[in-house]
Amino acid sequence: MTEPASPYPLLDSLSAPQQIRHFTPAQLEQLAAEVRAFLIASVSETGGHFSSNLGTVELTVALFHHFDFLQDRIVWDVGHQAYPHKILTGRKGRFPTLRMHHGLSGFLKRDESPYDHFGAGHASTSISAVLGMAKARDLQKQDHACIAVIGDGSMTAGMAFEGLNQAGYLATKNFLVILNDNDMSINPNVGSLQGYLNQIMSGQYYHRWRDRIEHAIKAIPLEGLSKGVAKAAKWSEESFKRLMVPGLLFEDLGFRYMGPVNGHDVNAVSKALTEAKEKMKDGPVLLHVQTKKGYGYAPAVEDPLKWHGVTAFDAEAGEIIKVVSDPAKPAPPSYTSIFGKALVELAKTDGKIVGITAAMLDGTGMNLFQKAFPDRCFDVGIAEQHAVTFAAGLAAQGMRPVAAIYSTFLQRGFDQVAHDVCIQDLPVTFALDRGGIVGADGPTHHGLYDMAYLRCLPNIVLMAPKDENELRRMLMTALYCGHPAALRYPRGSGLGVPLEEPITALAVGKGELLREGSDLLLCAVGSMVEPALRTAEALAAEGISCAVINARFIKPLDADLIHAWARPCRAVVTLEEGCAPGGFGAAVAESLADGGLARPLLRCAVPDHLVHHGDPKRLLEEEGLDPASLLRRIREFHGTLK
Ligand SMILES: Cc1ncc(C[n+]2csc(CCOP(=O)(O)OP(=O)(O)O)c2C)c(N)n1
Ligand SMILES: CC(=O)[C@@H](O)[C@H](O)COP(=O)(O)O
Ligand SMILES: [Mg+2]
Repeated sequence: MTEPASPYPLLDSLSAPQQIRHFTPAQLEQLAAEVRAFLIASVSETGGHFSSNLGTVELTVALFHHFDFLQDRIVWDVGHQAYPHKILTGRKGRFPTLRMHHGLSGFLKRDESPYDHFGAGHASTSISAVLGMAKARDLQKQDHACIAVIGDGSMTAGMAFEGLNQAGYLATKNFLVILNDNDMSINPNVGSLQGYLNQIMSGQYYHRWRDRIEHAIKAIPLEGLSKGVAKAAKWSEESFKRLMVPGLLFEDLGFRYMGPVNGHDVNAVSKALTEAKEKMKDGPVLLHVQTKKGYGYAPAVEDPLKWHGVTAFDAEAGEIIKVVSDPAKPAPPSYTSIFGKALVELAKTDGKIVGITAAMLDGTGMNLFQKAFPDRCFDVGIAEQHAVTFAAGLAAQGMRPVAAIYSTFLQRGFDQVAHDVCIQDLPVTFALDRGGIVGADGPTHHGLYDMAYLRCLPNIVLMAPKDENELRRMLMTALYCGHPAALRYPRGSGLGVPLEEPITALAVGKGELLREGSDLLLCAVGSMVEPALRTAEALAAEGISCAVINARFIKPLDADLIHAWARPCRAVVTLEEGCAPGGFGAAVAESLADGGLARPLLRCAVPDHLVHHGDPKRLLEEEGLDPASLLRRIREFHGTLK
């Protein structure tokens, strides 16, 4: 029997991306078509980031036609649009393992390929990183190209402008920033920069004339003219630029602006890159490429938000496959939606509540608040630092701001939380979604550090709910405690507990005793409370008596309750889905030590190492935090007690 012909003959024939450098225009088009077809087929099996990758196919092929990325350097911002880069750099065969345990990462990683020059996952770092590489190159007397590819959403962050600011000032040569403008972030992109970029797009008529007219003005001989006339000629050149030249913002920052170019015409992009390579000899260039999120797959073009990140889907029907573990038992609602609905409920009777998101409207559930209270909801773009200080300003004037930010992304706003919110004791509520292990996105996205990096700050009230009801109560507690407050909760479904009405606040700093016991004190927080209870039940059957405390507050810690139950017990076990260094267990250890209560202590937490990507259940097992491992570890710990 003969093998069926591969749908990707040209792609399959590539043994090294350097071959693309010799491709004809027709071959570049064919390669792009094959990469796109492979992407659709492959991601439909595994899930992953999708619509952004469909948008970068032609750009990637054109880049590999012009550059050798074993020499030249490229940094893809975030990395969620770099699947074509991975496909062309020898990793096509590993795509069936995309984002799976021990499989291919969904982002770029320095240890995954020599073509991945810089890892990411968080947005807006590419320009700074590649500028660092360019300066290292210059100092080492090398001459390769350094390129950042950054989306319009990621370009809204302060950090991107910090990079542009320095690159332009240094007049860095052989340095290219490609602005991949698809008029979308995950949700529609927001802000006046987007308006500016759209204006450039709509002014394309002038671009064709730009070079010709500019040359004509420059050709006016200034020598021999009187000072006044020379000044007027120079002024007319500047005025012309202001009137006619697109991208002046970037030109004023010291870049040569080029574009916009149709990012789905591979040969148009290739032509633009040929020109850019010339211009880069004189200084930094910004190439504005216009793309469409989801290009080449109609359902994704129609709804790029839905198709930004997907689970497996039926490629022909254009339908995302719903994973139902037990059809008789629908999954409980997500913590995200519980948060979004509770916020709407509370805001109905309190006009001071305002919502803030940093480009994660749907991801944080803030879309529900936006729908209910459009005037009181602010999407600030990918600008976590600004989001925090903006919230501080609102709080300083008597509003009750709720900044809903993924735990991992608040890392970027740490100084703002400390300097603007906590030191001034301003009542800002931080709703930290994705606290704990998130799964497929991996180390850049796990929300493991929040308890450690927040509990050291003055004035903050820091909480983690054991279930949906507690999340609602903690939100109310945060809103009315009069201090900075944060609640962190996990990605995915809650436990399915019935919701109590009305929502009531908790007593600040008071934990909850869930079970009495005399051998071990299990002191748990957040998602680990339920497994702690289950473990205690299992150990009781083995004759080991465990008290169980739901700490509720990481800060202020309920030292009275913890000490009261640690005293009669022989040892203490802490349980948290967060990093061990500086985390909840560390807080309990400090408190016991400060209270002169020396007890053997087992901290069940994520040790001081990276947690990779994959199925969250498997990752929890690897960290010894799944119910079976907890039972084994705590039983063994008990066995070591004299
Ligand atoms: C600091 C940070 N905040 C938020 C995110 C979540 N996020 C990932 S991709 C993305 C949208 C980026 O938009 P853009 O750069 O235009 O790329 P596109 O998705 O349009 O391809 C966002 C908000 C992130 N990765 N990092
Ligand atoms: C690349 C990025 O940062 C986001 O797209 C992220 O992957 C979304 O994560 P959730 O799926 O948890 O919303
Ligand atoms: Mg975009």
